[in-house]
Amino acid sequence: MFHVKHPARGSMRVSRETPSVSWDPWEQLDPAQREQLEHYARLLQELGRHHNLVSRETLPELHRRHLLHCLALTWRPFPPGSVVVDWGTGGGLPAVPLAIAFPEVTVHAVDAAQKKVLAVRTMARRLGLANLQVHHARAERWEGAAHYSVSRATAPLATLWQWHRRVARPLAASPDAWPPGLLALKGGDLTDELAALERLDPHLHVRLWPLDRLLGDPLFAEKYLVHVAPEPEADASVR
Ligand SMILES: C[S@@+](CC[C@H](N)C(=O)[O-])C[C@H]1O[C@@H](n2cnc3c(N)ncnc32)[C@H](O)[C@@H]1O
Repeated sequence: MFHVKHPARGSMRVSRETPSVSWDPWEQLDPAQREQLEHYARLLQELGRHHNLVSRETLPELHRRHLLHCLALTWRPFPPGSVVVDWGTGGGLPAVPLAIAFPEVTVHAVDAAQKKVLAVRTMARRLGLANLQVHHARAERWEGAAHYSVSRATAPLATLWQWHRRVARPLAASPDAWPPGLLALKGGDLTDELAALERLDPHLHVRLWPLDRLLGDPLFAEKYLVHVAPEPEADASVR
């Protein structure tokens, strides 16, 4: 559970979005993209055994627990030509599914663990993903720039927001696309994480999509897709 504040001057706005119908992200992919994702799943099974890329218990349900979960980020498009950074990519999640779903977007996958970086580089090469770049770096020190940050199971929201705002670049995205900002896949009680985020920066708008509703799958109960961006007025004042 989490507390939802009402918009008020100086306080962070948190809104819960409830999709009226569930949606299957696989349906918007073309057959070549689906085959690339299947190929990625096979590579994760193969390399994951030696490099601990995802927990072993989840390997039998890889499509649902990992691919479907990460494909939730395709609920809205990332504009062609935009740049996305994935903090703590591990075995390439969500960087690889995003690079497959959006071939005209540049995706940077960042991780501090060299073994994982080498494995993701191998997978990117075997998948022919020219739009995916893999970096061995700590997020705090990565020397790059991006319009969007994404992350799953790496750090609390306030930490992710600090990483994001250090590298963030403005982008005029169309209304149907994700507004530039941070997109995180999160689970459980977010109250403390949201409070810490508000202490760090109160001029934010946080939107939460319950994933069990969005994806129509009870496996994702208490899991959320979280979008964090500056309030438009606050954003205008700093540019
Ligand atoms: C639990 S794994 C999650 C991996 C992947 N995002 C997923 O959902 O399967 C967390 C990953 O974050 C990386 N990590 C943690 N702190 C980091 C930091 N400060 N900079 C870069 N990578 C970090 C770890 O090396 C690890 O691979």
